[in-house]
Amino acid sequence: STIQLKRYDPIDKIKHSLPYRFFLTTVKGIPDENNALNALSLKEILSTQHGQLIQSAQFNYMFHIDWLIEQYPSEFRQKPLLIVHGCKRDELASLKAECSPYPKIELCSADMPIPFGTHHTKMMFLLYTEGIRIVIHTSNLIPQDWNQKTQGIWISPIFPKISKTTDDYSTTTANSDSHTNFKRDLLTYLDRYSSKQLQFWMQTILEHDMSSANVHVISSVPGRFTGGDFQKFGHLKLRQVTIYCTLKTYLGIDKQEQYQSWPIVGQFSSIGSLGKDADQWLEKEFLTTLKQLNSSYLEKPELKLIYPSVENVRTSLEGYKAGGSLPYSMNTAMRQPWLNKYLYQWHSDYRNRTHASPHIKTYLRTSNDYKQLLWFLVTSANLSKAAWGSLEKDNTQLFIRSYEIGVLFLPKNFSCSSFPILDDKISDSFPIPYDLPPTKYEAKDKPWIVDIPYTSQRDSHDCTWNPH
Ligand SMILES: O=C(O)c1cnc2c(S(=O)(=O)O)cccc2c1O
Repeated sequence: STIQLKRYDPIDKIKHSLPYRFFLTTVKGIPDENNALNALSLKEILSTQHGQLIQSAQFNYMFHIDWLIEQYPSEFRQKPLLIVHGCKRDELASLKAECSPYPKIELCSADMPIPFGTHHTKMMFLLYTEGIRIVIHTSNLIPQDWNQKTQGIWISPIFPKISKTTDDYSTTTANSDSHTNFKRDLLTYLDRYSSKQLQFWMQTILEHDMSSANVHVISSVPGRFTGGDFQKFGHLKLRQVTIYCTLKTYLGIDKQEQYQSWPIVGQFSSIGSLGKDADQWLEKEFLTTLKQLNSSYLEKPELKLIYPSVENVRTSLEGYKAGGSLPYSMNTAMRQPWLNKYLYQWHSDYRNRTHASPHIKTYLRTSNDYKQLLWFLVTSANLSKAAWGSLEKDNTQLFIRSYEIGVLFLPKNFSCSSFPILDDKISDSFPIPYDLPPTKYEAKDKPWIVDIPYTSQRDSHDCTWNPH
């Protein structure tokens, strides 16, 4: 095929954006230098300097349509826009009302067959004259999600159109996908919507060369998965893709001892009902997933869970209001006090985002000294069975309720055996969004719970929190 000239992509101009292309959102109220490196606003992502837009698709959970349209450059506001959502009943009615002034907006409602499932996926397809760019992130399409929070963004290169040298794309698909099977897995995910409007985008993705993608897709879709589909989604997919880290690279005897306890860190903005103790799901299933498949040697990684304490929320830039996006309910929390011993505070001094309340979700594994990163996942998935799936039928079936998507960074796709985590922010270390090692809750700390009042101490805006 013709040699695709590497088009200059302004995203590359943002220092340190390569090779990971993993950004945080800009934060109002912190020094500019912390927004210059590795941070993007929605307006920047959609700007004309990143490509000449033909049409786009926005997958999300919450939408403020007028605000969203304003984030597009004025010359792109009339372009066709597909909104992929999970809204029903009155939320659907209000979404339709919000979209009615915009004739070029189409709505695609994700099939939500399972109760308590949600369409959490946050993703953009940006079709330019030059090719297609894919963005996978953690922010709702509402202003407060892009203002003073810590959110994650993976932004793809512009994938060029496959020059139509063959009469169909099937023959070129093989060599137009990446060794991380990015295109295959994205199409597998999209296929589960069985939506006519997404057919156009699936065909478009087929017609673009994604061989330069260096991340894996880790997604969830509602359903019960067995047989050939067993490891396609949720926590089993994560295990299947990260397993190499434990087999080839670190199984060497000298490393095995050291490796077995290498900690796994989960960081999220909500927590589901996980059962009456850790053995119900957290240790038995979720952690086991992230451990060795073959339990030939008993490996016991430490599990550290980062979720904001009440004090983290009270002292955040938004104050208690930040807690509106941390919907951990009393009803769930009161049934799992055992979880509190796993909890660590939200701390991000090195990115100056300790006070930018997290809505990002990330999972990673590091060495005991927190100097080497084994893998890193940024995703829409919180710590819940609905998002990650729970095993049924004697561990032969994985039951998932929600749509989720994230991207996984593996050292082997960046030709190294582990990513460096150095504490100075200007080095080529992996741009982790928070401080490592994580900071334990203090004795007086409690996890933020959204539906109880906090009146004894006022927040950074001198307010109290009284959920109605
Ligand atoms: O980003 C999301 O996908 C997401 C999902 N749900 C949320 C809820 S709630 O629907 O669970 O009550 C309440 C506040 C914020 C939320 C949120 O940011």
